[in-house]
Formats: sequence, structure tokens, C-alpha cells
Amino acid sequence: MSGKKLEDLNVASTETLITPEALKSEMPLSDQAAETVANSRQAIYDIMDGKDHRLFVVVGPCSIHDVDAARDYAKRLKALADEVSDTLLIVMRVYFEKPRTTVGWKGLINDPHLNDTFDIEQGLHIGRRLLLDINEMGLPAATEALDPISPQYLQDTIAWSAIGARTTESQTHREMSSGLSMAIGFKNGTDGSLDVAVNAMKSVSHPHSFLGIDQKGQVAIIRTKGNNYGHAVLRGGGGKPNYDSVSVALCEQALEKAGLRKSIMVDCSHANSNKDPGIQPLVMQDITHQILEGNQSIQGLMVESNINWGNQSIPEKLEDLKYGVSITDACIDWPTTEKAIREMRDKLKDVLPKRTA
Ligand SMILES: O=C[C@H](O)[C@H](O)COP(=O)(O)O
Ligand SMILES: C=C(OP(=O)(O)O)C(=O)O
Repeated sequence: MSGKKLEDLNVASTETLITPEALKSEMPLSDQAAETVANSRQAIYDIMDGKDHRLFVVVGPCSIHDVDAARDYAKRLKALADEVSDTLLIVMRVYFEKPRTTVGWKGLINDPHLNDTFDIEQGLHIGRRLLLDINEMGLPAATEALDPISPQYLQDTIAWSAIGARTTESQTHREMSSGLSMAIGFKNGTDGSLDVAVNAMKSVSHPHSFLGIDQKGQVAIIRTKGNNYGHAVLRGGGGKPNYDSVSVALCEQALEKAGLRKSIMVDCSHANSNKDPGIQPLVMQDITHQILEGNQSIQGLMVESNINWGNQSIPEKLEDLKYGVSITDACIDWPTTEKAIREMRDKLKDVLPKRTA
């Protein structure tokens, strides 16, 4: 046997993490929170199956970095969700894992103290606590499933998941999605390509066997049954939006040709707003108009919204962070969010019930 070290040459250290089972026994899901998760997952399935006439709207911060501000946001959103619930099923964006184009802060789980200490164990605790609290308020939560291990710690709290534009083509993410317990939206690629989302939907509807961890943290072969509630998310790309009626019709055609359900979500942010938050309400108005004109396939919407407008860089002194302002993509503020959601509800309340009548 050679004495030459040939592995872990670029690994600085490893640390054993709490197991999913132990985290859940420290922080169990209450009956009330479990009911929120189960009912909202079913409501999203019903929307996708055409049994519930509403649109589901995933709205909230681009990323969560301050859990007090997130709770403040959730309280406001819960009141709005109740007000519009006859027409819109509101789900809060509770995004803890951020895919980066190159480098940058990767979210609350990865670096909860925002200072490159990467206290992932603490990140999982803080994240799970917040998700439990939001669900206990009766507000469902949505997240991006980026890390293939973290769903074992958190997926029991999630009503809807996204696979992001940078990972829709990844086999690892497709395998994971085939076993997740909720509807999953696949973003089109960052270059605007729809094929990757269509192929992802085909892939996840099949069973897969792959490497993962079980609830005891033991490396395991995960064998999945397949997830029939994959859908496309149009987020624009390649410098162009794709929420317009022609792009939506082309997406419908591609889904039909692939033998997939014609379930489309429009992400009003990202390349659909050229990352300018002020454009998001215009996209919402356009989608409302398309539905008034007879569109049947748009079933969901995504909006990046926070308490206050815009975004900020992480300051050197964390006490200089502005309250309720995104530290990733720019968001619309709360008054704009309320106005845009209320307008959408008022315009669609008599029309949506006729879609599935
Ligand atoms: O939604 C957030 C961002 O668009 C995504 O995480 C990529 O961010 P970046 O291009 O700033 O790294
Ligand atoms: C990263 C995101 O989006 P996308 O994958 O579309 O860039 C997001 O929704 O936070």
C-alpha cells in the first residue's frame, strides 16, 4: 500500500452534523403546522389537477437572512392570504439556499451569521424553527431545494419546492425531486431554454435509485416512486422575458408534445423583470390579462417581495443592515405587494371559478 495521500487533498476539514431524526425530535412539527403543510400541498395538487380554480402565488423575500423580519413579513402575508383566499392560494417564499452564478452568500443554512463562519448546524436549527412558526400561523412555505441533503431535515415543513435555473438540468436534483413529497416547479435555464425544464418534468415522473442519507444520517440507497406534480416555471433568460402570451403558448405546445400536464408558473422576477423589482407588478398585470383573455395553463405565480424595497450588500458591520431589505435580489416592498395582489384578486375573482367549471 502506497503511503502517498491521494484523497481529500483539497478538503480542509469535516465535521459531523446532527441527524435529521435528532433535529426533528428537538423541533417537532405541531399538529397545527402539519395540517398547514398537508392541506396546502393538497390544494396545490388540486390546482394542478384543475379541481381548485385558484392560482397559487409563491411570494416573499428573495432570501431570508433575518428571522425576525421574516416573521414580521409572514404576519402581514397571512392577513393578506386570508383576505384573497377565495381566488389566490398564497404561499410564502422561505428561501434558505441560494444558488450563485459565481460566489456570494449562499443563504441562511450555509452561513446563518452572514460572516463566513458557515455554521450549518445552527443554520438548520434557525431555518427549521422559522418554518415551524410560519406553518403554525397557518401560512404555507415554499423553498428552493438546492442542497440534496437538506430536504431530509426540512421537507416536512414545505408545501412547494423549486428547482432553480442553474440546477434544473442536474441529474442529482431530478433524482431528489422524484422523491420529494410536494409539487415541484422547474425553472427554465438561465439562457432561457425550456427544454431543460421539460426534460426535468419527464425525468422526475419516473422512479430513481441514488445515493443519499436516511433519517438517521446513514448513507443510503434512496429508491423513489416518482413525482407526478412537476411543472414548468417561466423565469425568462438569455436577456429576454418569457411571460408573454406567445412564450406561454410555446411552453404549452412543448409540454403537450412531451405528453406532460400543461401546468405553468410564471416567475415575475429574475429575467422576467430584468431584475428590476418595479417590473414585477407589470408582469402580474400581464398575467392577469392573459387569464382574463382565456389562458388555461397558468396556474402559479412567483413574486420576490420584502418589507422594504430593493436590495443591499452585506455591510462590514452587520448592525448597519437595513431592516426588511433583501441581501440577494431586489424585491418589491410590502405596500406594492399588497396592492398588486389585491388588484389581481379583484380582477380574477369572478373569472377563475369559470376556468374549471
Ligand atoms: O435569486 C437569486 C439570484 O438571482 C441567484 O441566486 C443568482 O444570484 P447571483 O447571480 O447574484 O449569484
Ligand atoms: C435563484 C432563483 O431563481 P432562478 O433559479 O430562476 O435564478 C430564485 O428564485 O431564488
